[in-house]
Amino acid sequence: MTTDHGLRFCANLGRLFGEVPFEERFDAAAEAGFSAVEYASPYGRSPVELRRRLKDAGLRQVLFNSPVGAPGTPTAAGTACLPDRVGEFRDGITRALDYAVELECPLVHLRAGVRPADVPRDTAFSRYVANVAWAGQLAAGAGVRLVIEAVNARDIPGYFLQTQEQAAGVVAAVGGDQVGLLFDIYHCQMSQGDVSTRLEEFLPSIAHIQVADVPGRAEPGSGEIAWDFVFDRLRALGYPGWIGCEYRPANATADGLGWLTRYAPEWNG
Ligand SMILES: O=C(O)C(=O)[C@H](O)CO
Ligand SMILES: [Mg+2]
Repeated sequence: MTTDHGLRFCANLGRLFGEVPFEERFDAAAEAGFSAVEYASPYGRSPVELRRRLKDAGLRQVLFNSPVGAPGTPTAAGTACLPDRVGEFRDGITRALDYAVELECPLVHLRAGVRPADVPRDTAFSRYVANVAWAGQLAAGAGVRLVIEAVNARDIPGYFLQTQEQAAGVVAAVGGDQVGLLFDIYHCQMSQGDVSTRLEEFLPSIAHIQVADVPGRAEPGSGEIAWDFVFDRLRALGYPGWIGCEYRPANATADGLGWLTRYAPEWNG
């Protein structure tokens, strides 16, 4: 969905439209007015099936994540910072890029992982940067851009990237433009605050944004963030990318979409 001011919102199908099974969320998103979607994991379904569902609903896919391990395991938040998991990391990126090409998805979120207590931060950092650089080269050959995301430590204790500065430092260390930032405003507010200053500072590297309010991670407008200010700032900065609606609806998803018309008046969904 595009507004007159150029802000584009996509539905996160892992978070929104949970009232219906995953397969039905494509149509639900399209009916609500979205033209694009993101979700964490495509891997449980064939790319052929997902491509068909996107096409039938008239949607495009703009983001998904690199593969992670099962919940509760050491790789549940990714493998990229883990020195003893390089083979698994590389297999995962290769698989992710195959899906991205099939789904014509421009962005893959490369998940960093949780640093084990017995791995020094410098060791994890070196491995992480080397892995991201390796993946970036492979992604370039596939015409895909990678993004990395800082996640707050209350939601995922020990997550390797916790601040926008750390993530931006990795983007700079890798160099080139094959790797960008996924700036999740919810995580930034949880960890650091000063959201609009950071959006402006890191704008040149930001390839994707996600939104949810704090606390509670529900609809924008349900918490403490001044969204009218933030969205106006993004318009003024000319942010050209997608904004992923990655929040937990407080009630029925469709009933809670009023924030879009409130903060993006041109919303016609
Ligand atoms: O937790 C988040 O904010 C994310 O975006 C993760 O990638 C989960 O999909
Ligand atoms: Mg996010």
